[in-house]
Amino acid sequence: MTIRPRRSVLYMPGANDRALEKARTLPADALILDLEDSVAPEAKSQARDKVAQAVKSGGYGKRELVIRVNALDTPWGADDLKAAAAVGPDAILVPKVSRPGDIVSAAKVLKACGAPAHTRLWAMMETPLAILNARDIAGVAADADQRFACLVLGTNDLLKESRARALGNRFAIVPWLAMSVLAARAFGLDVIDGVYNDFKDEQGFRAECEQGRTLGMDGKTLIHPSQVEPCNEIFSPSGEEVQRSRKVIAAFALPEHAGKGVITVDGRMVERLHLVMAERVVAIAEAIAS
Ligand SMILES: CC(C)(COP(=O)(O)OP(=O)(O)OC[C@H]1O[C@@H](n2cnc3c(N)ncnc32)[C@H](O)[C@@H]1OP(=O)(O)O)[C@@H](O)C(=O)NCCC(=O)NCCSC(=O)C[C@H](O)C(=O)O
Ligand SMILES: [Mg+2]
Repeated sequence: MTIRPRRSVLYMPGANDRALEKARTLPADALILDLEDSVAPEAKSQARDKVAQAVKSGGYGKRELVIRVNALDTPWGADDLKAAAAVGPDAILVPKVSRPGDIVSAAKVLKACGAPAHTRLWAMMETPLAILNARDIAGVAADADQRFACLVLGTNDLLKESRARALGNRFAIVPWLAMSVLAARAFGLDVIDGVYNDFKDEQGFRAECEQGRTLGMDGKTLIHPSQVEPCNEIFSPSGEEVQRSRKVIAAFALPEHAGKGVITVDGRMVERLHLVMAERVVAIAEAIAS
């Protein structure tokens, strides 16, 4: 299985030419070209054209290109989805998903439009129903034409809808983040944390990245270029983790450990489940290095 690092996932307004251009040079793993909340209603159709043109022109290298469309029940959703399907980005991000049917419907439209198979679907988890239905939403992974790849937390909308307080430690929403991580893992999806709005506060941003990583997130969505490098650093396996993982892999490969379920490495118990974890750390580190 190919591992795709999704440490840093940078949003940019689809109507912003400068941002679409600058993103070609930024070290983000993925870019979300937004047609939804960062685009005013009167600029929607122009933004749709700009984003389609940007994807067609390319020049984004290995960065994963994602188009965030408007929801299918808005006046722009259907046209966005068709335009996105026609240019075949790496993924289409569906906002305000509340039920499994929202993803299944988007997958059906993509199939009907003849969208390329490499165009995956990502889902925004940003409504109370999305969190309550997290298991069932993630569970459509097997049905949605194998397109469904990733959950993305929309913490601004979650705060708005729930009326929870936006405290620095995200006390109120941590359980919803954790629910989303579990739902993603149960069905083999990736999961990306929400944005940190105060983009000039690097210390606060770093703390939130650490918190997301501790919760099991694969990466974080970002709003400003200055957030990319610290985010990449925090969501990459550290040199020490990689070294320890290589040791575990090497230890299990020794002839005297063949057929053993549990061994000792540097005085610690290590089981085969730790071997699987170590192999993933090394695979991620190698994917990042390449
Ligand atoms: C937040 C911003 C409006 C700030 O913009 P600005 O004041 O122009 O920033 P700077 O002057 O510091 O910009 C410096 C240079 O970087 C470029 N830039 C800025 N932002 C981006 C970006 N996101 N991608 C690419 N390039 C960017 C500027 O053009 C400057 O370039 P240069 O000319 O070379 O100096 C702005 O950062 C912004 O618009 N950010 C993205 C906002 C966005 O997309 N919001 C929607 C997604 S968030 C969301 O909806 C989450 C979710 O749904 C939820 O519910 O939580
Ligand atoms: Mg949102």
